[in-house]
Amino acid sequence: MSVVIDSVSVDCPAKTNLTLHVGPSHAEWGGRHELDTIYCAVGVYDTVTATRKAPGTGFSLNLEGAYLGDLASSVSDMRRNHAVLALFAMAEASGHEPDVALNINKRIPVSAGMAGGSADAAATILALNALWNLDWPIERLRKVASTLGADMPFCLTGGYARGTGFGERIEQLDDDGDIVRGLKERGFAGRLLVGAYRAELRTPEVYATFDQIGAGKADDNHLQKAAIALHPRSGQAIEEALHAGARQAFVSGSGPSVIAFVPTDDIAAAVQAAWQDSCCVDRIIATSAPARPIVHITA
Ligand SMILES: C[C@](O)(CO)[C@H](O)COP(=O)(O)OP(=O)(O)OC[C@H]1O[C@@H](n2ccc(N)nc2=O)[C@H](O)[C@@H]1O
Ligand SMILES: Nc1ncnc2c1ncn2[C@@H]1O[C@H](COP(=O)(O)OP(=O)(O)OP(=O)(O)O)[C@@H](O)[C@H]1O
Repeated sequence: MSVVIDSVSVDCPAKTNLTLHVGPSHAEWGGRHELDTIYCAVGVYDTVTATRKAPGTGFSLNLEGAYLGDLASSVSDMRRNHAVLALFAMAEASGHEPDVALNINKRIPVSAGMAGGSADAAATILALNALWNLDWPIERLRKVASTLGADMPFCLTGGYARGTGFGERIEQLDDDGDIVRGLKERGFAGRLLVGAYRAELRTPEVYATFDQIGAGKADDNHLQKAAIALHPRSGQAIEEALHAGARQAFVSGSGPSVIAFVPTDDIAAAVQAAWQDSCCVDRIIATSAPARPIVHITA
């Protein structure tokens, strides 16, 4: 006899791409491009709480957080929120009614290249897997997630992973395996600063610009040149960070956010000062990588 759970909270981390190699787009993938990417979850978390509601009362959605971007005015199209899309997809897949109250406490910058929407969808999937006592394995949850968006399957597990296909085929990477060890030796681990912006970039527009201008010669992120063309301040933030001693500095996914890995207190302080003095970012978030989702059974 399973215990009746009334409420589950999930802290789900944002994602960045340590490498993002972009190939041709495929009509059968809805125009999405072939990718070969190393995903890495970073310690900026959204918290989604799913609470059981009376049968037949339908879903509800509440958003909180100081930086909701275009989401703040999205009350009208709540049904398009990625967390709500995930609720309906899980209800369909499991035969449950979507009588659930969703509360999202947003800390991940919106439309920032950090998969904030995908993180909220993944958090909802993980929360419902517990709330409805489904106890499905990750592969089954990934199948549901991949119908909703390219980044969502990765967001279910976090850590480091290689993504192929349009990003939905995930090969989880061992933290002490050869690939991750190599990444750590190149400085892609530990303490980092996120340079965040009020401005938002639409992912389809960044890919379309990539189709026109291609990738920068030495860029590990093939979307970086396009993101900087659309949002030049991101390029300035990368230059300032590298000049101030950052081990790595790059546009996160489709941008505009910039990630700078800063291994020591001195380097972190120097990058923070350089970004503040040059006003090339609007907000700085200090955190670390890798990170993983945390599920809390709250009632
Ligand atoms: C830029 C990345 O964040 C890197 O991880 C992802 O590729 C984007 O993932 P996402 O935001 O979940 O993207 P989706 O919601 O699946 O698709 C949004 C739009 O981004 C473009 N898109 C996305 C993924 C992909 N492999 N190729 C694309 O061209 C397409 O125009 C697509 O219609
Ligand atoms: N829960 C949500 N959180 C953030 N954005 C959402 C959410 N639901 C729907 N959206 C919509 O999705 C769009 C993309 O949001 P998101 O924050 O995932 O962008 P992103 O971080 O740039 O994505 P990616 O890194 O995958 O390119 C936003 O413009 C927003 O309107």
